[in-house]
Amino acid sequence: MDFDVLFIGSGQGAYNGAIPMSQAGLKVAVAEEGRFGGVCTNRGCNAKITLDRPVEILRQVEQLQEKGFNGAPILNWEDLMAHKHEVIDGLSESNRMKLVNAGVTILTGHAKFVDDHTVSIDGHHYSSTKIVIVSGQHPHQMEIPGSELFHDSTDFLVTEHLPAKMAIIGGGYVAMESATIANAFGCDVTVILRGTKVLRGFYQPYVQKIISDLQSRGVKFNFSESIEQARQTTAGIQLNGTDGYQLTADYVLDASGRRPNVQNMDLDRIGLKFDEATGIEVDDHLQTNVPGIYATGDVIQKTVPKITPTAIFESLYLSHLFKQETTAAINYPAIPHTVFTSPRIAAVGVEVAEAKAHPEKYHIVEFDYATDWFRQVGNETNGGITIVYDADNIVVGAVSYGNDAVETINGLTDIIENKTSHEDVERLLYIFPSIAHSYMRKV
Ligand SMILES: Cc1cc2nc3c(=O)[nH]c(=O)nc-3n(C[C@H](O)[C@H](O)[C@H](O)COP(=O)(O)OP(=O)(O)OC[C@H]3O[C@@H](n4cnc5c(N)ncnc54)[C@H](O)[C@@H]3O)c2cc1C
Ligand SMILES: NC(=O)c1ccc[n+]([C@@H]2O[C@H](COP(=O)([O-])OP(=O)(O)OC[C@H]3O[C@@H](n4cnc5c(N)ncnc54)[C@H](O)[C@@H]3O)[C@@H](O)[C@H]2O)c1
Repeated sequence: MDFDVLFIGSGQGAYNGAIPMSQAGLKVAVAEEGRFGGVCTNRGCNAKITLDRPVEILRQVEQLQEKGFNGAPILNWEDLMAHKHEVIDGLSESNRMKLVNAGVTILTGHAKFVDDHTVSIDGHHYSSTKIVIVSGQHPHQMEIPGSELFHDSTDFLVTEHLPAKMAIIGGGYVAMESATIANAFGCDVTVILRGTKVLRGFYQPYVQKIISDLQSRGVKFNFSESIEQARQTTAGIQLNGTDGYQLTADYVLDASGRRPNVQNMDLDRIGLKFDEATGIEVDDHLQTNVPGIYATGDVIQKTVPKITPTAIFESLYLSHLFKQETTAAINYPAIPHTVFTSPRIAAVGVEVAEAKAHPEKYHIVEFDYATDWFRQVGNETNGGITIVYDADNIVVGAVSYGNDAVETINGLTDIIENKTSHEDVERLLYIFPSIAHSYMRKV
């Protein structure tokens, strides 16, 4: 065999496990057909958060108008895009070099299966005892006439000049984060949803606060509208929907979800079980139905959030498994997840809806930041936190929206994961005043 472990894909689901495997003496290869580092590094989390940073700061300055600030800073998209290139463009090569320095072999090109232990890349065959599929996902493209006129999240994150009028189709993570950023930079944004629910899976009363905030800033939400076709007109891209719905925009962002990269890899040739919409089936050791072939990251079927920390955890799990440090099944910790709107929304552990459905098992406590003196230092009136406790009064879940929701939920993730009792929480002291002190005294 050429290698002990060969990864197909170089994203977070590969990179984090490949380095310790190689350092432990395994012969490791990583195959990549695109930019090294995958979605998060090049066209996902990192690029998005760079474009969001001025928005986050602007919102906090706005909250203190006439309370210390007179006037808000002026945003400049073109300058920010140049800054984003400075921050992001070198990360791909730096990731690649970290793998090279750890002794990992880099294979460049599109990998396909030849048999259970062999892949072909640009006509060359490479054999490996174990193969890990970490091929990620790509943006879903709506199957309607004219959808070739639409853009996806990758395009949006490299838009050199922001359009004047944007239509966003979908109500998920990408839709809400893009609407937040584009609106702050002066773009006229309309979000079009075929249903009525935005950010399904998040606590809806808090989602409603975020929608109301965006609406107050001029973002329009067109609910229960299904787009059936699009065409280019002199005025822009015209969208036509059911019941005569029509909207014309300069730019249409198709934010209708993501699909697993399972095409054109000859997975059928080796009898590997997968689904075009949901991804690759794996067992509780992340092994597919074909012995020796594993999968991690966004490409696998799972109920836990498809986000970077999950991909990192799975990659590190395989590193422990392959180094024979464990034989146990993967045991996911509490996974915090967030949408980078302004205000943010973030959650971890047992959901409030689940707690409300089972009052015999859980109880909840809700805090409104309008009554929290520390939040009023920044005049933050639109924010809150809801904490879920089990029958033993242990914190098992939390959801927050507000400026500091991300750090608040990060901190509570420790408490939940470590099943910290109320008595133990009393021993945890934090700098006063601070975000951590503020949420910890609520637990
Ligand atoms: C716009 C956007 C914003 C996001 N923001 C966040 C965020 O803020 N926080 C967060 O936690 N998550 C975020 N995510 C999700 C996060 O990016 C993914 O969960 C993460 O990148 C998954 O990593 P992965 O290794 O599974 O796959 P990927 O990063 O998708 O990597 C897969 C790699 O495999 C390569 N590949 C595919 N097929 C082949 C083949 N046959 N041969 C060779 N190479 C192949 C691809 O080119 C790609 O580089 C965001 C996603 C998007 C789209
Ligand atoms: N902050 C983060 O961590 C972050 C940010 C961006 C993306 N992500 C990851 O990427 C994944 C994908 O995000 P996303 O926003 O692309 O997908 P999503 O699944 O979150 O949202 C897709 C939206 O499109 C709608 N939709 C689907 N098909 C449609 C159709 N034919 N017509 C109209 N609307 C349609 C859905 O109802 C939903 O509102 C997320 O689930 C998450 O795992 C994470």
